[in-house]
Amino acid sequence: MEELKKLREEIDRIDEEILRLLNERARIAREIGEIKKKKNMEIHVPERERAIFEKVLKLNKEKFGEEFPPEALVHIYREIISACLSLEKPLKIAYLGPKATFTHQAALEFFGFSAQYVPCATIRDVFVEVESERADYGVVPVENTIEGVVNYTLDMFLESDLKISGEVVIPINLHLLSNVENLSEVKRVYSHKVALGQCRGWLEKNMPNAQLLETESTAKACEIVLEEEGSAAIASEVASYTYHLNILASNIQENMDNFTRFLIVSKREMKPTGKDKTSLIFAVRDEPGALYRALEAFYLKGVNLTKIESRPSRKRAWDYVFFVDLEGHREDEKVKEVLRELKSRTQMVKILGSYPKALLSE
Ligand SMILES: C=C(O[C@@H]1C=C(C(=O)O)C=C[C@H]1O)C(=O)O
Repeated sequence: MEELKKLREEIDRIDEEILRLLNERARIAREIGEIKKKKNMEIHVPERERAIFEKVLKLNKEKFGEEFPPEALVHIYREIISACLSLEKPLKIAYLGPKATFTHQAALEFFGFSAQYVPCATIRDVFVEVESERADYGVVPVENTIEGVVNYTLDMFLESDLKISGEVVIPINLHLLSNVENLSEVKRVYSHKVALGQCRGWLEKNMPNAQLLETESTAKACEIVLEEEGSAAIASEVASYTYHLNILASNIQENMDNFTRFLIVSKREMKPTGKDKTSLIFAVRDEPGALYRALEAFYLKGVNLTKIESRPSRKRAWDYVFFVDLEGHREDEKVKEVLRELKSRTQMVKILGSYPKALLSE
């Protein structure tokens, strides 16, 4: 027992040192905040935050052998930085709500708990909150590994001038939540259409007679279920305790390897970090070879595409635009050359933004 006592005393000493350093860091962050305010500089410096994440992850691996898990280190530094930034000026973040949606979870992962969060009823409302400058950033879902892209989000980029400033990917585990105790009591199931789609197989097998109804978000489905007897929602575990609902069935999605990617939108252009992506939209003439010639521009310059989606242009019937994600920042020489070449081979090119790849995604 003496050995245990000595080791716990060592942990107590380390915890006190951590506390001393955290308070020292907070004091310095406030001081930096005052300098930035005097010089009328941006308080939030995403590229500096990203550099800190990369540095601590590198140090943790190369100097300390990842004795401390890197995923946990990201969460800890996210909260340290979120708290220090809030001492200078709290960020306002609009997200597809209500509270406890997967988008809310993604926003917390990206900005930490010390930011101020504004739940929005629709994806369009998120864009409006940021465009009106009532929020500094917005968080919206853009694609899921089972159901594919969220068309609403892609279409918003056709009309909005907001930039993509970041991305975050979170695992999606879907549960059947209700205020009833038994599956047999459930007559209606509510959820976002992407979530309903991801659970199609389980629903057909276990609840073939239930009525399926689409809602704006998984958490919105929980709000409805709270008021409606004999109904259930497909949502996250966080939603089950946020809305005090029973979990009637866990992990009902088709595939356990289920992730959703979320985009961070703002009015700000992100600076290069060396681990960036660029998203853009382009349109081609409706003629043979037009799409081939456009895509050839990427091939000729050796720039890798990580996604391509076609969407109606919403200008003319059967007229399509193409959403593309590529490796690199718009200020990289190779990407600059591709953009020049692409503009000479297309009718329109709209750059949606260059931004750091999701942390730990490589
Ligand atoms: C402390 C600063 O302000 C903010 C907080 C940071 C931090 O906690 O490390 C880093 C960048 C800024 O978003 C800074 O600009 O260096």
